[in-house]
Amino acid sequence: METGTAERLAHLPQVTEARNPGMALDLDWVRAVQANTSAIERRAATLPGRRSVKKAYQAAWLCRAVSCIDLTTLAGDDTVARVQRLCAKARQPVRADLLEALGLPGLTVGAVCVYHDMVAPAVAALQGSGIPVAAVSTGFPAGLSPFRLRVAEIGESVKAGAAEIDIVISRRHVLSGDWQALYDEMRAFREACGDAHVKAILATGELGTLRNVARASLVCMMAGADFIKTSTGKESVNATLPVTLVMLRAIRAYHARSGYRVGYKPAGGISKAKDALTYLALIKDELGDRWLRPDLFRFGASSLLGDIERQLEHHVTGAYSAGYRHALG
Ligand SMILES: O=C[C@H](O)COP(=O)(O)O
Repeated sequence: METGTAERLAHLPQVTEARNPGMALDLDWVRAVQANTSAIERRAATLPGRRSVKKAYQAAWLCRAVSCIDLTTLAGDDTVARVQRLCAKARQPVRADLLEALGLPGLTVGAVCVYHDMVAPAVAALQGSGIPVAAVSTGFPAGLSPFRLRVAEIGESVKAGAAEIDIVISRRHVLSGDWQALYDEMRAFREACGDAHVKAILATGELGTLRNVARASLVCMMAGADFIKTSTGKESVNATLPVTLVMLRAIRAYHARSGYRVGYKPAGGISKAKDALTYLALIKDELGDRWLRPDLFRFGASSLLGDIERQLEHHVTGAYSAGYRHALG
């Protein structure tokens, strides 16, 4: 991976990508899409070992990962107090002394991601921080409530202050190859979002094939998705490297055709700092540096930050390993 320092990270230009306006549904393009599953799986299997981040730069890359986290709580027992604690963590994701040592006192996560009822408390708790609130919507996670209610839910969350809306698509449209229905649904969700950014959750673990993942990715981008996201975190299979390869290549193809950069959000089951670095290396390989910023890349994760913080402590102070040795006597 290219060299990077905490200082360079601190001075990244604030670039905001133009919203994706979408395009007419191009059915010929969708039908022509292929995915060579065994080649993709072979390539994905080599990724964790193939690319490594030099030790000297790991802290900087871990900080970059922090800046791209959608810090998430999506539990039935979420409370205002829990969301307030999460927002405090979003404002200061890593211990102050570590951030000082890293030269990144202002580092925050990319966004906080919650259910609709927790949008208003999250917006209040993040006031003045510049951290957006993302709401999962449209009958998350299954997306099987009446269509008009799914559209209305988006409007409610935008009204409550959500700047980003994570919608779930109807998996049945993909499984039955009804690309027009998927396109129309995504268009309606996009409209309902108004100025809010829209992330399309494909629930890739329920789409059957990598070819379906590629085709659903394209259709959602044609219908105006600003981000495509792998999973709700509630499917039995969530973000994986093969699915990531397929979605990144769809993003690249869409950019080549339309000139618009669509963001990528792997979500569900990403909890290790090492895995976060593998994802960043893959994004860099497939899409380039421009996609390694929070306006085009997010991790949807509830527990990744804890592991990154532990690794940063280890990198910066060595206290983690010293403490570990002490504990062993
Ligand atoms: O969108 C985010 C996911 O629901 C988070 O999944 P996780 O709890 O496995 O990190």
